Amino acid sequence: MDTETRDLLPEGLEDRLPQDTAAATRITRALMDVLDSHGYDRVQPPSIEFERSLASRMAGIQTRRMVRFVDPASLRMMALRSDMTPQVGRIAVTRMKNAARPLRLAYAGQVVSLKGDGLDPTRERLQIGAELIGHAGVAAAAEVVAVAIEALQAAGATGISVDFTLPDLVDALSAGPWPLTPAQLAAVRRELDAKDAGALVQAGGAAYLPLLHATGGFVAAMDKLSALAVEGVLDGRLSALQAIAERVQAAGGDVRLTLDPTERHGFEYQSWFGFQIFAQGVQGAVARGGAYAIIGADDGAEGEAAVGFSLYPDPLITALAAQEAKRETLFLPLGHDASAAARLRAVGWRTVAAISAGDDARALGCSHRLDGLEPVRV
Ligand SMILES: N[C@@H](Cc1c[nH]c[nH+]1)C(=O)O
Repeated sequence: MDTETRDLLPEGLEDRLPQDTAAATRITRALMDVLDSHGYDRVQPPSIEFERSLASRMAGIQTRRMVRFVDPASLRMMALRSDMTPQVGRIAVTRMKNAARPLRLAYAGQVVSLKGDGLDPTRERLQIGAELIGHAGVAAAAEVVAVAIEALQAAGATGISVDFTLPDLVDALSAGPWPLTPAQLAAVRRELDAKDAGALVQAGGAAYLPLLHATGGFVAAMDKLSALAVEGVLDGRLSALQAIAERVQAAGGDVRLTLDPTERHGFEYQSWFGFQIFAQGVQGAVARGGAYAIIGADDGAEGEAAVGFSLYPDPLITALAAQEAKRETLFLPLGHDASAAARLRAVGWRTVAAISAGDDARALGCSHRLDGLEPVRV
């Protein structure tokens, strides 16, 4: 192997060096502490599973972007997890199927995909999330949005905005009040994604045009959608959304709310309700979540209702790493008093012990040196 490939990481994969790792550790802890404080119990599924169990837990999951390979032991197809929500869903409806509902579970781990997303080449990301299983109504949805915001704020995110969406709205409208043929439905979805009004009308989706214009600030977008007065499918979703927004705002925190009713990118399995969270100075969404159903053992069943969110803190970590406070570290010269050092560690000092006479406290990043029994600044 030549050195060039030996020292190279594949595209979209990165090492985290000490400064960023310190920020990642602090942010992970801050996020997990908030989830724990709201009663979400952490679980740790494995990073690899049978492809089938990752792909068939919720309707709409695509395996295209998963890293897959044949398991030499079972000769079955395995995949690296690209999302932990289906794993938590599996735990909820199998080993924890008799646990009381609502069941609140949290998780943190790396997720991997074969390809980056659009222009973003990243193939491995930290995912931290919470799932509330057994309910997917207004109260449950409002809780998860509020917990996600609180967690991000505790980790140091500012200027938070929440963008609501209705992932299955177009499907529901086309199956009811605004009928479309299957071919038209595909075209209408595509043009709504592209936000192309002309092509939308040409595709037979003129009725859907107002949805394109009802995006932006929450209040104004809601007014435009309410004016369409589509009983049932739309009005039901709008009143639920209104109630969620009120509860999220009552939960406090200075957040901006927006609405993009047809946004579907990244929402593979979410149903009537979805949201993304953005933070100031951080590119792309830092969180995504929504309502979904977990397909259990009894085939043909509706599935168990759930709602949750996943945070993708990597860009937040990068943004905050630069401000990570430098830690005080105590240099222990050769021949230092080991019990004095142990006592200082016990009261919170971090120490770096000299290995040879040439070790330089300052070059090794130490703020203090042990002088006799006392730390002194270097
Ligand atoms: N796991 C989903 C978000 C989600 C969690 N729960 C429900 N939705 C994602 O990463 O896109």
